Amino acid sequence: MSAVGIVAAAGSGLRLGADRPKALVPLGGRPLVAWAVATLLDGGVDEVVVAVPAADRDAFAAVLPDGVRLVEGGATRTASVRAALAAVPREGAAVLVHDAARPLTPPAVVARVLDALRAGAPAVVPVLPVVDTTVAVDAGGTVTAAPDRATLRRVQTPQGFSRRVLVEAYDALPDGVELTDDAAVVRAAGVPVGTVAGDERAAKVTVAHDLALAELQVAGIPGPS
Ligand SMILES: Nc1ccn([C@@H]2O[C@H](COP(=O)(O)OP(=O)(O)OP(=O)(O)O)[C@@H](O)[C@H]2O)c(=O)n1
Ligand SMILES: C[C@](O)(CO)[C@H](O)COP(=O)(O)O
Repeated sequence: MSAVGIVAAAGSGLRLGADRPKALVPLGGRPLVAWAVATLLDGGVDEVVVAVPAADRDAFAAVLPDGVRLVEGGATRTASVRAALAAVPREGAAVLVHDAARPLTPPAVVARVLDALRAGAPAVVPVLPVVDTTVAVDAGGTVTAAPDRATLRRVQTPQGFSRRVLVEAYDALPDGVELTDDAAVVRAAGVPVGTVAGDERAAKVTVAHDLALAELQVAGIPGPS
């Protein structure tokens, strides 16, 4: 089964607060986006499309391997993935959508997602258990519910889909509706989403502390797995 990877890399990284778009911030001397692309290719994806900020296209091209396709991202993650999906070749049977912000995702996670798609799943996401007691709160911060954490999972990327399923789900999503991940887009279209094991090393770099932890991981101090 041929597979195309999409990397959402068009965010600005406000919460990280770096001097450049987050995907271009170096980790172990290599920009986050380059780690994310390499993980997809190492895990078995055939080609990659990256959504980048329009103003920084040249800077992204300079740090990515030849053959990686760049498209102009949008104002939100949903818009960026939508733009990249339009550039995915029709021959691709599967599409894996990944975040540049998850640079140290082991290729084995990519392989698990691909295996599930090959086994016939229309949509699959890597997940981790929730280890803290987790609550819902109202607007004032008062706890309103404490869902059974055994039923909860933390969702990572790359998220894998049959290309047709993902294209049809994005086509059905009204413009202006923003969802936090691609599994939510296909669920909105009524598609069941399966899960495979994620990995703590696939943590999202959101704030400076996350980048410091990722640097430790690269330096060889094992992350929690
Ligand atoms: N308009 C956007 C916004 C986000 N992303 C991508 O979606 C992934 C997850 O987003 P997040 O980590 O929240 O990144 P930012 O939106 O850049 O961060 P912030 O909210 O702190 O600005 C990132 O790889 C980011 O580049 C994107 O492609 N296009
Ligand atoms: C897609 C994602 O990484 C799944 O956990 C996450 O939802 C993206 O985070 P964001 O902060 O909502 O962009």
